Amino acid sequence: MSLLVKICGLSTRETLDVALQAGADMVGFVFFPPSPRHLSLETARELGRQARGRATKVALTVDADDATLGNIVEVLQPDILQLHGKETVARLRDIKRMFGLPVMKALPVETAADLAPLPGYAAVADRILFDARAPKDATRPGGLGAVFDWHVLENLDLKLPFLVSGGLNADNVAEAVRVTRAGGVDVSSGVERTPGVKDPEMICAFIRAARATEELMVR
Ligand SMILES: O=C(O)c1ccccc1NCC(=O)[C@H](O)[C@H](O)COP(=O)(O)O
Repeated sequence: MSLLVKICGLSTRETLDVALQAGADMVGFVFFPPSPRHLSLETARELGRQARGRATKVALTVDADDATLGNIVEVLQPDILQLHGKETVARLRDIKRMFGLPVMKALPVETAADLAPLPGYAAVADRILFDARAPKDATRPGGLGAVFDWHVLENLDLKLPFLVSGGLNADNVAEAVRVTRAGGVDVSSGVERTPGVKDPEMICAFIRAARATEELMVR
């Protein structure tokens, strides 16, 4: 079975090209000003054109308003919207209706109790992304290189496709897939030299390691 591999927080033509050439299925673009990976609309337009038809373009936002989402959709022309804030189920429904795009809801996970909102989101979202819950004083809700206890997802019975993220890297991605049986993986910090600076070698190593897990995924 094939595993969806998402490289998130791409911000230069060069590293986007490396991710595309190495076979990333999804490429993520961050629109959140406090993030070191935040993209201007101008850069988003350029990278959006570069990725078009080569991978699924993911626009990541955090509690963005309609106007902000509209601008992002116009310039990037994403294939899917990743909602990484405290968006409610009703807000997801509105966004889907307004933009006619699928949505991937990020759910912060620390303990099994964090899965309580899952049925509500699963009824509306097209995909779920399980990410490590950020500490209260964090400046952003994701992209922190923090791992959560994957065993929380061990017995999950979710009909919707889901990805796992949070502190993944080339060395631990196989174990994350083995434990969670996720259909996809998402990485940002684990393929960076410093926050926001992607490393071509690390991107290739991550995608290779993720692909090597595919034979583990016999369901
Ligand atoms: O990457 C960011 O800077 C970011 C900012 C605000 C919200 C979410 C953000 N990233 C979310 C992602 O999709 C990351 O890939 C995911 O959190 C995993 O990140 P990492 O632990 O750094 O691999």
